[in-house]
Amino acid sequence: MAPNDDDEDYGFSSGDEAELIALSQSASTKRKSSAELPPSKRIALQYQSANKALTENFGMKEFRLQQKQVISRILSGKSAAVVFPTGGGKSLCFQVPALAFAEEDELAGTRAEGEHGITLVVSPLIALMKDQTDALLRRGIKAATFDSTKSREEYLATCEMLRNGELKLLYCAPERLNNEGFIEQMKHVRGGIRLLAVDEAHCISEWGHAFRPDYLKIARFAEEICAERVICLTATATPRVATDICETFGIDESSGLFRTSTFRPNLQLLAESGVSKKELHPKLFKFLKSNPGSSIVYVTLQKDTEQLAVELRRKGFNARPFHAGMGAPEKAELQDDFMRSKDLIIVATIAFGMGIDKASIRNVIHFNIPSSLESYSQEIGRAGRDGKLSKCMFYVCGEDLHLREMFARGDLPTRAAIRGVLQEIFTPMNTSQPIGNQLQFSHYSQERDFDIRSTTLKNIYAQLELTHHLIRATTPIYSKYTWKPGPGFQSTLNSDKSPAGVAIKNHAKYGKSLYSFDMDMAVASSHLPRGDILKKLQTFHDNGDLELKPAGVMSVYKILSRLPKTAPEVEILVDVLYATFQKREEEALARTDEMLQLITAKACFSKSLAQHFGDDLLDGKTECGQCTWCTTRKAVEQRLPPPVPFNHSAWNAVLDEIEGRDDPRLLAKVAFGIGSPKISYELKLSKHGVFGSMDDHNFLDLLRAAESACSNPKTSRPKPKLAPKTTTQTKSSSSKPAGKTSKSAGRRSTPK
Ligand SMILES: Nc1ncnc2c1ncn2[C@@H]1O[C@H](COP(=O)(O)OP(=O)(O)OP(=O)(O)O)[C@@H](O)[C@H]1O
Repeated sequence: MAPNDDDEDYGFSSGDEAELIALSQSASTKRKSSAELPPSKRIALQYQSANKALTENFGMKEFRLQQKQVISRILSGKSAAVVFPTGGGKSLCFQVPALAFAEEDELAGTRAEGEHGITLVVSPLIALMKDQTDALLRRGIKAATFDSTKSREEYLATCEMLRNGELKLLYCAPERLNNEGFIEQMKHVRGGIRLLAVDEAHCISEWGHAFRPDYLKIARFAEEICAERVICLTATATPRVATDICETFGIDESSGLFRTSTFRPNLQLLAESGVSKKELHPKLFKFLKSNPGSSIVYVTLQKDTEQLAVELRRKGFNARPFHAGMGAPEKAELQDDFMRSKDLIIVATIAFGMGIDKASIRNVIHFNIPSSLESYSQEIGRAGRDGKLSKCMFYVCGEDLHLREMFARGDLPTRAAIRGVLQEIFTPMNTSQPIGNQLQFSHYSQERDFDIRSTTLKNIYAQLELTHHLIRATTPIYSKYTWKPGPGFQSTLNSDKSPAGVAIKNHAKYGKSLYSFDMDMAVASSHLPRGDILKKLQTFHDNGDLELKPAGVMSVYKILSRLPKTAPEVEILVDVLYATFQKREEEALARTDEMLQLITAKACFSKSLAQHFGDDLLDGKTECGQCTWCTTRKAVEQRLPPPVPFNHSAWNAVLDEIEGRDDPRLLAKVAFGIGSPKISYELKLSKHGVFGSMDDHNFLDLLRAAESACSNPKTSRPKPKLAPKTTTQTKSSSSKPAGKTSKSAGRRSTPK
């Protein structure tokens, strides 16, 4: 699962803090557990309450896979890790207990009404949380989400349900665990957190393909909120990742890990190669003609979803694009159409699929290289949930290697970038502060100032927090606000003589149609608590005097221990952090290798895939009998275009555009087409002809050329007057051959 804009969840501002903490003060009563009952009675009650929830609330007849065993374990008070394939019914493993707790409590007479507690679900995507809560609400089950799309009224209504003990399931994003008020609130939920469910739990593991730093904080959170037990769920975990999940949450692997085979006998895994995309298009059309039915075609880039959908429509197919950049109503409409249609082909990025529960998807096609075997397995897992034969075609060509390399290499920051961030965190002023004090940083500014990607920066902070125990993220605050004034705004503000009202009046600046307000400045000059001013703004908002929008989020960190003060101390950290990012880059490149190995090796695709997850084919079979290898006995050849000679004129054009000679990686990235904050915002090169003008070269060759340009800055070219670039100009090649192919070139083999 790739990160996208859905996952930003700063949620409620620090103004809510007071309210959350007040809410947390509501007394939690001492509870007696059903574990105190005789074992036979307890098991009977658990069985009864789980079955009742399954049949009455979900309208299902029986449990499937190992749902029953998982639920029994959860109801008996123990934690579990669940690795079921996509569509395997993981959600019921926590939804049934969420309802069964109350039922069991009542049958056993162990808890009073309203004291049954809640199941808290940590889930990475707002859209997914919404789908699940909507489905639960339709069944009359009280469920809610805490996410940034919720209005204040909706949020307060959820708080009220928590206070009344009515809520059964609460969903939130992992980012919310940075919110101090939320942690306090969860510590004191009426009836307690009976179960903490961690969806997409593979994100916890640094060995996994979709590691998310905020996931690492969940285990600590579980302890802090005294969750009675934890359930971790994933569809894609290698044995190593599953072990990691169990170790992180103290789950006994021998009795608490429930894993069903990822092998799906009705999925026919196929692959074909071509030298170029152009060559693969007719193959795709032919495939779709002879294999009609609901289909998903996965591509990597948003623009390709649109282009390919147009081409497919031109060929007479019912095809439409889908990607994260589309508006929510448009996405919802398309998903509904897909659910209803029998022949719709969705050309999508990985944004499509999670939460799509259509049983009769006949084809899943990869038209670019998936990022890992885990992603591939998850994506093909959406086909044929009705058990009927479904085809999973993977088209591979040399061009696509560039795309994967772009993603893999884009996250590695330079040492200088890491050093810059650390120096800004560990300034003499900050390092002289006592433990417990708070520091504030704008990630947004740091990304641009130090040319570092957002996910990478988050990762640095997570490592400082979880590995080095130096600082700890706490509730972010908004430093700036904007608002649209309502009709009575001016007179309300003029007549409000409270200190907060006056501070707002003094610092609100009117632009064309909006007011802007710098909270930091207002706090500094009025000496009022931030919360007072925020509360006043919120009251104006609630009364319709203005429409408030927070802007400019500041991440806040509490100092946990003595911070590094000296340059050598900081340098040690720079080295450690850099090494972890370097390792992640290597792993990302290796994942592409594994993906290609699956289809190019002389082996059954299904068996190799199953083995990657520690599984095997059914009934001791050695081959599936239906994949491309089994039916042709020919390995798919990775067909690569011939290597290109080093393009000196394109390289010189890159050097002409970038004056600085202190960052070789930056030069190489521009030539290769790897974006970064500096390239987009400061150099404004992401749409320039030089950007990606050498995407057919080997990245490491470009890096070497860049290192040489940086070590001999005098010989590198002076920046001439900007001349418009054309692709033909930059792509024309010189006669000088490329250098010896590198390790990466061996992987990518040759430039296209
Ligand atoms: N015991 C059952 N009997 C009948 N239907 C079930 C049962 N368990 C789950 N289902 C149905 O199977 C479908 C998939 O379930 P669910 O969404 O929980 O799968 P999942 O494992 O979470 O999948 P994903 O990995 O895609 O999120 C749903 O429609 C659900 O209602």
